[in-house]
Amino acid sequence: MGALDHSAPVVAQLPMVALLGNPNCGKTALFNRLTGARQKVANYAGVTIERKEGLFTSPDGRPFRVLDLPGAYSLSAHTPDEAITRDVVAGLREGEQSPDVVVCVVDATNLRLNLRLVLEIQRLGLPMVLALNMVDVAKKRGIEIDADKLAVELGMTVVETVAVQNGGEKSLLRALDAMWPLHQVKVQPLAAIDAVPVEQTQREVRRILAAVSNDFHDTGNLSEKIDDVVLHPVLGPVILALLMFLVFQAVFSWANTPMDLIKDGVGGLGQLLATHMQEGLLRSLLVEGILGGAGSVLVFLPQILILFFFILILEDCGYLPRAAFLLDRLMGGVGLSGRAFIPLLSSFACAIPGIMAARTIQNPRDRLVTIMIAPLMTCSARLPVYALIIAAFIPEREVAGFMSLQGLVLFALYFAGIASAMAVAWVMKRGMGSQHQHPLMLELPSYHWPHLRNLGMGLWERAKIFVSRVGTIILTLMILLWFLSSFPGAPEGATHPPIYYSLAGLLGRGLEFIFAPIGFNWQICIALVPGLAAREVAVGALGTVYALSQTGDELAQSLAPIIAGSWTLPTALSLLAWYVFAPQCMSTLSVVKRETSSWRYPLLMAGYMFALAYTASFLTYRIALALSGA
Ligand SMILES: Nc1nc2c(ncn2[C@@H]2O[C@H](COP(=O)(O)OP(=O)(O)OP(=O)(O)O)[C@@H](O)[C@H]2O)c(=O)[nH]1
Ligand SMILES: [Mg+2]
Repeated sequence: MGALDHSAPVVAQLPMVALLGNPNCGKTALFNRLTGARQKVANYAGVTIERKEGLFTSPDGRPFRVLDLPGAYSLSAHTPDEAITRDVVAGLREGEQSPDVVVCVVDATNLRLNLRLVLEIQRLGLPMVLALNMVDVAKKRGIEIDADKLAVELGMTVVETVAVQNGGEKSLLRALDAMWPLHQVKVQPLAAIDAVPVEQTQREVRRILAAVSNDFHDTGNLSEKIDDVVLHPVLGPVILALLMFLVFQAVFSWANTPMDLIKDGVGGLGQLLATHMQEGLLRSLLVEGILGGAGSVLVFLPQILILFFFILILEDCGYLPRAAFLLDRLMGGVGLSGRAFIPLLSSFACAIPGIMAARTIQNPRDRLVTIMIAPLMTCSARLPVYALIIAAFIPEREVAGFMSLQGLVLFALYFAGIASAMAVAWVMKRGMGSQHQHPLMLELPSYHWPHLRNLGMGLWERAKIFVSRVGTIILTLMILLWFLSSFPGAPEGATHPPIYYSLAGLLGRGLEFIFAPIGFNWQICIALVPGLAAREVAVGALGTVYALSQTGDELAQSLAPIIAGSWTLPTALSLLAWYVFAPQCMSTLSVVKRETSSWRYPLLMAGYMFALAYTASFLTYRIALALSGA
């Protein structure tokens, strides 16, 4: 699906189909199937948190607009993402009418839970189709639903769909065509729906269920058997810890070969340019600025993909909500709800989707605290910084015969982020005054094998995001930095490399006053500045700065050995500690501003994270210095 031009009058005229249903029933999978889009699909509730629009054409050649919406349990919204769904169907959004057709998607394995919303939506009076989704799973489990009877009971078309199978959407497309021409309808106000008592709806649900489905007993359910082990009070946390540990080990031990390949490629290209080009500014821009800068970030692609390989599998198979359950107690201890788990986990990719996912949290204070600590989770932009410093300073040694020391250090850094997030949450909750805890109400989806297509698509998306960041923002900053680092040139009789006298050098030396107490030299200070825009730029910036700092004719070699030769261990550790907190990320701060509609919280966030980063680096540096006897 290409980008939609919403202003195009032709598109705005098309009939609008809205996909509605409980969380995790397969709306987005169906949306992707209809439109060819690649919205995120995963096996837990609350994946979609925004309204997404696409286009498709029915078999009769009728073009439609289609909306994917956040899942909702009911139209009386409890969370900000449910409110989006309610407002869209009720036509309460500015400049938008109710959809022309509602496709109510239900999980056929969980009709009991899903029917309530169907009945609620039906009262709105909009033209409606019921998509009985996941019938493949239902059949396997011996659940029989009489679709024809259900259609009679509800008075609407009922079709069976399998959103994850090629062609699994055909029946729905035919049903949409059959609805044309649409009758004019009058949409009922939400108040009319809220007026119906819940008990009445529940009675209705029970009656319909009894009429249309077999009274199946789902004994020996495999998911439950797995949960006996995975949610076991002792085994559960052990399995979770082992899983996390395995991930970080793999990030280092699997990545070597592909990283070397990229490194060799970039290095070879630099060599080629260096031998075939005249010495001069252009060569310096290409070799030191672009290859030394952007190239040194690109090298981390394999590690990022390995990390996401695991995250995507865990997301798709249904393990994540279990982890939320296991950690609920722990998170409750610091005043967070288990609901915060998934937003926080998303923050390991990037704090921005994490902060947006906090919309699924009902309690405003819980939501705020979750937003405030999300950037303490180690986002993937920090991975290159960590990996670079670890590769340079931590020896490639085995611990206890099977663990790599480098992986262990990486694990410790991630852990430090989590631990400090918990500490900050505790302090913030204290500051807001104590309040009672809400029990965690999370649906545990059935386990299923990860779909290879989802996995491939997810990795592809990740690779695209990373490479396009390298090609756009990182490259631009690198070129800018190269200019600032190359002009003005060195004066007569200079004793330092030219960069020392450049604008960037001046800036770095100015900042050194602030950062010298925590062990940062002027080169690191320069790198911190473009790191404000994107954290991984710090790595590229170090690449450029050190390439330009090389005296003589040495070509930009691998960054790790250069920094290993020019920093002390306390400096390296201090920089690692800095990046556990790394207050600088403009895009995160602007999303916090948007999600909280106030400047107060982004400012507070920047302030507290800077203070933490400085303190942590100071302590790390001083202690490391004392221990190394300097
Ligand atoms: N076997 C099977 N799996 C399905 C089907 N439809 C969806 N899934 C899986 O069910 C899970 C949830 O799918 P999503 O499309 O993310 O569900 P959603 O309704 O958009 O969920 P939210 O955005 O959280 O409201 C994913 O793991 C899908 O791969 C289906 O028809 N059959
Ligand atoms: Mg979705």
